[in-house]
Amino acid sequence: MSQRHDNFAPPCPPLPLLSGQGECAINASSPPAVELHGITKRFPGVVANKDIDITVRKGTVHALIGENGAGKSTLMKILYGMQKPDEGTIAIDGEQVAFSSPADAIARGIGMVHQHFMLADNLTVLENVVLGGEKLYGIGARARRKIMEISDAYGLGVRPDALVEDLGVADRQRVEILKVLYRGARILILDEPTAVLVPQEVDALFDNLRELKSEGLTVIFISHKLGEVLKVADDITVIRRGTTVGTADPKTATTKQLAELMVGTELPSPETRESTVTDVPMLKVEGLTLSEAGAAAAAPLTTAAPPDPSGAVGLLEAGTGRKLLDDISFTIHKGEILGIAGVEGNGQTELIEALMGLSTLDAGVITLDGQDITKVSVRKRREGGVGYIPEDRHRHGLLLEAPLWENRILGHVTEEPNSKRGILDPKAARQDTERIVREYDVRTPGIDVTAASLSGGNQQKLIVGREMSHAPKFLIAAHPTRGVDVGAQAQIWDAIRDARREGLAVLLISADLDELIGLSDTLRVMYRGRLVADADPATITPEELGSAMTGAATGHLEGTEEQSEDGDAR
Ligand SMILES: Nc1ncnc2c1ncn2[C@@H]1O[C@H](COP(=O)(O)OP(=O)(O)OP(=O)(O)O)[C@@H](O)[C@H]1O
Repeated sequence: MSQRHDNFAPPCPPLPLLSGQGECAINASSPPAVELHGITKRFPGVVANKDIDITVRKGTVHALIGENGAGKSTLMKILYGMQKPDEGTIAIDGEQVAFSSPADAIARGIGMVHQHFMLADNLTVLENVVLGGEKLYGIGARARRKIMEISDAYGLGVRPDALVEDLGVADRQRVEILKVLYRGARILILDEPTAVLVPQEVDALFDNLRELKSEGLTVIFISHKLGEVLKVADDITVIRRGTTVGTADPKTATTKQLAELMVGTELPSPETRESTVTDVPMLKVEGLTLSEAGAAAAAPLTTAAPPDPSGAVGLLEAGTGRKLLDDISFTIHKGEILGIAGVEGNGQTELIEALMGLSTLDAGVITLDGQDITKVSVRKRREGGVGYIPEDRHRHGLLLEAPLWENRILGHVTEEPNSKRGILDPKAARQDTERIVREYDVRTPGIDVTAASLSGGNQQKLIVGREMSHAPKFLIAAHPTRGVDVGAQAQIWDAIRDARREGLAVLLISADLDELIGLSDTLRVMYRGRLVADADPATITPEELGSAMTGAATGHLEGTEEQSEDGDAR
């Protein structure tokens, strides 16, 4: 610990602080909440952060943007004590600090909400919030009171006795925020907080963030969604190739300018102006029905394990549980993208697992290119032309501790170029991994590093490259551009559109409604395991689709988006 600034104002006390007044009120002479100076962090073969300087004003929302692999997460991990910088200093409220662990950072009022929520499903909100924070006995009334105080102060609307498994994504996120506030955080780091939210939920989150800053708290958030950044941020820092390239004023900047600053390219659009839909069915799904018991048979996709061929589990217990998929039917033709809109947790995961052959259906038939594949194993489905970009890349898309070239063959071991006449050909697989790295601009020092050492967006690019390399007939694309920067987004959209032109049929699931509306030829809304509504992507707006996703509308949705004279939606 070293010197304080002369004009140092004491940091705000830990919660409860309900008034927002008194000694912690913000004034112009307050030292910055965070000052990062000359931060450098090296990994083998990579300089993740290079002499980074950032000043975060107290009581503001500060956005951190930059291309995939630019160094944003590394920098935040350093601020949160998860990683040590090789060089540079950190000052919190004007006081220099050195963190050896997140516990040190938490003690200094820093909290982090990770992209993957870390809540225990089978516990209540109260239990989750205090878990790890204090001993579990004798805390009931006091903890409940404190949770309510925090929830009310920031408009979080959290109920302490709710079971986490009953909560939707947006509520879980609010619990995560409350959890860090409960531990006394005055500086919150949010890693891509809007990636999983629908537009209405994003607006509610932004209201929460405004509430936090009006109470003098500081928020730093990482995002790839430039429109949202402009909406909520007071300051924007752009990082490129490990170093700060500038700051932008959200009052005057445009998304186009931000994109150019970040990756040096224009903002891409998911919209397609041409239709390639044919009348040849590629995937036909009729009456898919799945109870909880059948879903329990699901195994991780990376193991490529087939479900119990007897189907005994599903048959014996069919009908005893809640229906996770309820009479789902649709057809996707060659050259068509069918988009499924839905708040996470409404059956999308189960639908994907059913299509991949991981669950034991109660009823239903799946036909791929004229062949009944309902009882066919995962491996045979993959060999038969099913490509898969999973929703959770860590659980289903990658072996994190394995090198990139081994991840390239994952799920495609028996296919060319990975194998020749049934025998693995590591040389060819390695060469092809090099090609994917080049073509999809996967930023890595080589193909022998582990998948875990890639940044999130670069992991995604590797998966997309792998799946597209096998020229699938039918592609399940779950959040294909989640966590990737605007440059990579354009590349992934192009790859999908090009393949569609060649006849690829795609099932697209995405929380990014612009992507969903822009790419899809046909749109359906999934709610509580059923397909409840359909919409025309040419006329529906993200807001209309978002409200249909909450169960507010069924049947055919009449969109209000105006059509231009040539028939394109504006
Ligand atoms: N533990 C690690 N070991 C080796 N290299 C790493 C490690 N963590 C990060 N890197 C490398 O450091 C660089 C910066 O990664 P970082 O995750 O900070 O990027 P990012 O800006 O958060 O990217 P994204 O938007 O894709 O999440 C990347 O080249 C990444 O491969």
